[in-house]
Amino acid sequence: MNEIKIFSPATVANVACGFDVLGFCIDTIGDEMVIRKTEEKGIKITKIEGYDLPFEAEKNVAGVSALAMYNDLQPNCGFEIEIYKKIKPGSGIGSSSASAAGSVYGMNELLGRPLDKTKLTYFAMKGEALASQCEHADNLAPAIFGGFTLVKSASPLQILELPTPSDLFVTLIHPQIEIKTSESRAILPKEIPLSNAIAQWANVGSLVHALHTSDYNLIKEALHDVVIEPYRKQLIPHFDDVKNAALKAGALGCAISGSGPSIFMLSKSEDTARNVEKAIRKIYSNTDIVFETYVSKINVEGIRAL
Ligand SMILES: Nc1ncnc2c1ncn2[C@@H]1O[C@H](COP(=O)(O)OP(=O)(O)O)[C@@H](O)[C@H]1O
Ligand SMILES: N[C@@H](CCOP(=O)(O)O)C(=O)O
Repeated sequence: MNEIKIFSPATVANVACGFDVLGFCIDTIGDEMVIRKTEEKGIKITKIEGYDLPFEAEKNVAGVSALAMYNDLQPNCGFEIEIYKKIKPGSGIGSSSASAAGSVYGMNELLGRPLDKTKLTYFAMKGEALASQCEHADNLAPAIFGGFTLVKSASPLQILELPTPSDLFVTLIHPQIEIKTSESRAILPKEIPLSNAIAQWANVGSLVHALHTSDYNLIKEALHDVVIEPYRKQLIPHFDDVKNAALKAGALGCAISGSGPSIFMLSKSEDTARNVEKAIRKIYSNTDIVFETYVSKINVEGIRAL
């Protein structure tokens, strides 16, 4: 095989309480990429459609992760990368992560899968670091493994795959403003009160347990973020109104997706997720903010060949 076309999905990082460790994979939104073997050695980005992003491999997250893997494996060929970008950069649904993960996934397939998913995540983190100034894997792990994941440790990298309760659906609203992950990390406090830390790690543990036991009531109780949300929500117009409307319409929980501006809600059943979508659309419809909404099941497969 000399060429592969892939779907590289959007992802929701943090999942309310799990800053930098929890994430899940979305089914209906994602980039497409084509990765091709070439006789000429090296990594080249030959096409980018959808958004204006750098073609130089060293300045594009897809190129940086590809180069990290390429320099390590030193294969007897080169690679061309085409990016058909559907996820707006700075959206909070893992735009940079989809590109960083997609290039290494495609190269690995073309080389006969020499690397496991954890090693792919490791190389993808080198690309993600270009966008966020930090090697976090909470978008990359769900993109590569699918479903819900927990980054137990970033160094050495250790990823835990968590179960996905079958009735869980996500609703997303994406106000079309750009929030750079690097900037929304810069506003966070360096220290947090012990009482907040206790509440947050109780919620992370509870959420993990709830996913294992398909306990939707416990999912609802655990989907709270007392550490990050108070700072970041100020960057997102009408965040509190959206959250109140979503909870009133039956969502189990509602929080900032990744570093924002997207906001996600989890619901038990697709019907509830669609009712939630209707309710939150009303909030932004009364403003001049351009926005998109999505309803999706959780993507348990992750990146896939098309
Ligand atoms: N292939 C790429 N896809 C998306 N963003 C990229 C890519 N290459 C470089 N970037 C840069 O990464 C930044 C977006 O990343 P980030 O702020 O993490 O957004 P997101 O939250 O959507 O992942 C932008 O500055 C963008 O120019
Ligand atoms: N844990 C990171 C996740 C950033 O996700 P993104 O989708 O906004 O890139 C953070 O919250 O900073």
